[in-house]
Amino acid sequence: MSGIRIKNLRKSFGTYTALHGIDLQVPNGTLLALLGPSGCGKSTTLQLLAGFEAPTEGEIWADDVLLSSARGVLPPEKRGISLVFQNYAVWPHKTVAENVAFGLAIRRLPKAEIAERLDRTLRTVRLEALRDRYPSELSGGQQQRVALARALAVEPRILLLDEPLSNLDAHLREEMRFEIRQVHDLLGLTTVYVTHDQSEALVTADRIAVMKSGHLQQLGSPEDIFERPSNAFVATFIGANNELAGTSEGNGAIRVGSHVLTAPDRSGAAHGGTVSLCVRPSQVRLFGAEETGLPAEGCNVLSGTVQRSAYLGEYRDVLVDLGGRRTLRAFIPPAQSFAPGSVVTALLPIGSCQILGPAA
Ligand SMILES: Nc1ncnc2c1ncn2[C@@H]1O[C@H](COP(=O)(O)OP(=O)(O)OP(=O)(O)O)[C@@H](O)[C@H]1O
Repeated sequence: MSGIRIKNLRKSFGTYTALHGIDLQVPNGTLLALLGPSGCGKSTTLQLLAGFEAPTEGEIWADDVLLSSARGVLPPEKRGISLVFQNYAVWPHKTVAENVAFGLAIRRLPKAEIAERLDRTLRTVRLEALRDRYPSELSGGQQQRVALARALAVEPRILLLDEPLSNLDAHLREEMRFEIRQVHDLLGLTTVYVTHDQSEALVTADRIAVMKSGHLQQLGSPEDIFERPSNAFVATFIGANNELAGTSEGNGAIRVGSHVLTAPDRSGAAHGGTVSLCVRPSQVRLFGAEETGLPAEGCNVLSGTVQRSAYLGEYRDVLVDLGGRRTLRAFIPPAQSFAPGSVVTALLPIGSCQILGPAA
């Protein structure tokens, strides 16, 4: 079980604090995605894990080995860690096989073992057929597979991936997410994967740590993070979300402008506290204002004017102006259509709504 344990990790650069005391655990064999917007401290956390930076406070453990603390840092080469960057960093003058075998050769492993590990690793990332090519003869995705193979060949205890797919085009990125997950399923390496792309985190990770401004917001499975976000920031960062800001009325009620809406309250806020009602656009249903007999039971009911509507094939993305500078997004069936300016009634099923507090 053990794996990586990060305890109260703080990192300051001069007067600026990039990490404010992070506590995290990555059990052996799991893939943790560190997810958050630019500047939230993902790369800093990875640099500390790799041993390129020393923490200002706190500790990093791998099983029972103390890797980093403010008192000292185990050098990167002694950590059993491999790192893959977004810019591949493969050697252009070496073939695929030479790139992958390089780390094994400098460890002075016997020739037969190098050959065996090389074959096995190239098979894992499906590069056997390209072993004699040079990087300039490979696509971006293939080059990134070389970088991954090079990291895997040395059989690290921990694999760190820093935005490994950012340089690839959207289609390839989507494909590579599944490949990374497959390689992880095959090898079961303890992995930390830094990304700002929520879909990448959802597809690849066993656990996701969502960060903002150097604070950990939530640690959980992809389902936990999506379905039970700990606050409105997490809800809005993962997947499309409506966030209607208001104040708590207590007992599962929130005042949003002149409306009092109800929803399961997960904010922990006191009466009068700042909270938001969050609901996914896919859960919102829209009806023409003239329609009667609406299935409104168990729903919050709001009305507004359609501001814009976009046809996206599988659904329509409709933005409704609720007045008071509030808007509501609804993903509705493509057969349903409202022209801009139409007055509509929106039904928000109470069970799909959540009252959440602000970011930590
Ligand atoms: N060496 C440094 N000196 C000063 N400030 C730094 C240093 N490294 C990082 N920072 C600051 O710490 C904060 C966190 O940076 P970090 O690179 O960890 O963010 P990130 O979440 O990885 O962002 P991105 O996705 O843009 O790479 C940023 O505000 C950054 O400017």
